[in-house]
Amino acid sequence: MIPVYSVAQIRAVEAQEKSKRGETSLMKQAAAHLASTAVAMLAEGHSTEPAFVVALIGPGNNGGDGLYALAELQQQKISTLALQCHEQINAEAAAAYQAAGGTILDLSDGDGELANASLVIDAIYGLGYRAGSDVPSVPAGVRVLACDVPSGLDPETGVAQDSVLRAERTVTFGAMKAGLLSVDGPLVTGEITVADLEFDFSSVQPGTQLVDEQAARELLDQHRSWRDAGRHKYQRGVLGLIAGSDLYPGAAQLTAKAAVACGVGLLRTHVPDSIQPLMAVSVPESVPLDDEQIKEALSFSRRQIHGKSAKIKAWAIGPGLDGRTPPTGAIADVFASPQPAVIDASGLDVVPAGPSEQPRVLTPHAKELRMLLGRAGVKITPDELSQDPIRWTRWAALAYNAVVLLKGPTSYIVAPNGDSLMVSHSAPELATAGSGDVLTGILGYMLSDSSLTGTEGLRTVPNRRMMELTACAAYIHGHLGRVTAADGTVNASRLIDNLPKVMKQFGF
Ligand SMILES: NC(=O)C1=CN([C@@H]2O[C@H](COP(=O)(O)OP(=O)(O)OC[C@H]3O[C@@H](n4cnc5c(N)ncnc54)[C@H](O)[C@@H]3O)[C@@H](O)[C@H]2O)[C@@H](O)CC1
Repeated sequence: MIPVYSVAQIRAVEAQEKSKRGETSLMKQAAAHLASTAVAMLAEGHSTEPAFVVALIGPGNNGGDGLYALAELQQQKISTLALQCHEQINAEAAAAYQAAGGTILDLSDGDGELANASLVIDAIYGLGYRAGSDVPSVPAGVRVLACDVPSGLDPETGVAQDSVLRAERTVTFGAMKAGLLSVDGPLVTGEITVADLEFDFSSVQPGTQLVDEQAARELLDQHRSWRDAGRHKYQRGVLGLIAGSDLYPGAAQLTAKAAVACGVGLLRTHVPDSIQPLMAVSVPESVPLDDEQIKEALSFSRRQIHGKSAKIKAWAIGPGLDGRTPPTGAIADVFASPQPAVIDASGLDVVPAGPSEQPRVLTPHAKELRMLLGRAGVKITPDELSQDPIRWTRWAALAYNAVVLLKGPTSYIVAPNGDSLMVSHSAPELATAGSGDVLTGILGYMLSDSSLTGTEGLRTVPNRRMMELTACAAYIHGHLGRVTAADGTVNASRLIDNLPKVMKQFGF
C-alpha cells in the first residue's frame, strides 16, 4: 500500500531532510528521477524526429527541479529549452543548466517552441502552488510530464483551477500527496510515479493509504485460505441477492451475472415475480429465493453458529430495488442478520442508520452519500462533499456503523473507526450505467467466500477485513474498466464478459 500524506506532513519531513542533506542535493536527486522519466517517455514515443524537450520553469524549487532535469538531458545529448514563466527563477539551477549548454528564454519570447516539443516538462508550481496562479497553456496533442504536481492543481485538496496543465505522467517526490488522488487530481495527473528520495516518514502517520495493484494482490493473498482448494459449492460461497423491480429489471440481472462470472458457489436471487422468468433465462445459474426460504436460511444460519457452513454466507442488497418503502418481513430480517452484506443503489434508501450487528459495506456515489448523510441528520452541499470527500465518508461510516465505499474517479473506503483506504482509477471508463451493479456482484461474491472473509459458521467479519476486501473489489473493478476499454467502448455487459479473465489474474 502507498501511504498518502498531507502537504504539511511532507513539508515537515522535507525540512528535516533539507537540513541533513542540503536543498540542492535533494533537488538534483528529484531532477534525476524527472529526467529518467522524460527519457522513458521519449523512447515510448517512437518518433523518428530528434527529441526536443521544453520545460516551463516557475519561481520556486519546482522550477529548480525542472532546470536540473534539463541539464541532465543536455548531458545525454537531448536538445532542450527552458521557458521562464516568472521574473525570478532558482539562480543556482539556472547556472547549472546554462553550464550544461542549455538556453533560457522568457515564456513570451519562446512560447512558439511549445508546439515543436516532443515533450513538455511542467515545472511551474509544485507544493508551493496557490490558487489563481498564471498557468500557460500547451498546444493540444503535446505530451506533458508534470514535476511533482501538475501546475494549477492544489496538492492538498485536489481542486484544480480551469487552466490546470493536464499531464500524461506525474513524477512526485518523496511521498504521495493527498491532492494528487482527490477531487480533480485523478483527472489531471495521468500516471503517477512516486520517486523515492529516501525520506524518513517513520514518525508520521499517513492520513490514508492507496491500494495499487500490488497491494490488492497482497491483501487477497494474505486473506486467502489454503483451505480454498477442493471445496464444494456451499463452502465456496452462497450469495443471496435481493434486487430488482419493475422499474429497473436490468440491474438485478447485471449484479447476478457479475457474481456468477466471478465464480460464486451458488447464487440465490430474491427478485419480484415479474422479473423471475427473465432471470431464469439470462442467469440460468441462479436459484430463486422467496420470503419463506429467506427466513429458513436465516434460521438455519443461526442454528449453525458452531457448524461449518451457514447456508447463505453473504447478501447483496439493492440493485434496481424499489427503495420507496422501508423493508419489512424477511428483508428486514436480512438487515438484522449477522452475515456480511453489500448494500448499494436503492438499498441505501432503506438501510437503517445506527448500530448494527451486520458487517456491512455501503457503496454510494456522491449523491447517494449526501442522501445517506441527510437521513442521519447531516445536511451537506455537493461543494462541501467535493472539497473534503474523505471527511464526509467518515461521517457516514460512523453514522451507519458500516464500511462506506464512496465511488468516483478516486474511491474512498472508510471503516467506522475512521481508518481509510483509497483506490484511484484515473480513467472515466466506469462512468457507465450498470457499472455499479457489476461492482456489487464482485464484492457480494467476495463477501460470500469464507476463505476470504475468514468466517466459519457465524464468526463475524472484522471491519478491517471488510474494508480491505472492499478496496480489493474496487481495485479489480477499476482494472476491469481499463482492460475492457483497451479494445472498445465500455458497457456493463462487456465488463461482465471480461470478468472471468480478470478475476483469474487476481488469483480466483
Ligand atoms: N517536497 C520535497 O521533499 C522536495 C521538493 N522539491 C521541489 O520543491 C517544490 C516546492 O518548492 P517551493 O516551496 O519553492 O514551491 P514551488 O516550486 O511550488 O514554488 C511556488 C512558488 O511560486 C509562488 N507562487 C505560488 N502561487 C503563486 C501565485 N498565485 N502567484 C504568484 N506566485 C505564486 C510561491 O510563493 C512559491 O515561491 C516541490 O513541489 C518539488 O518540486 C524537490 O526539489 C526536492 C524534494
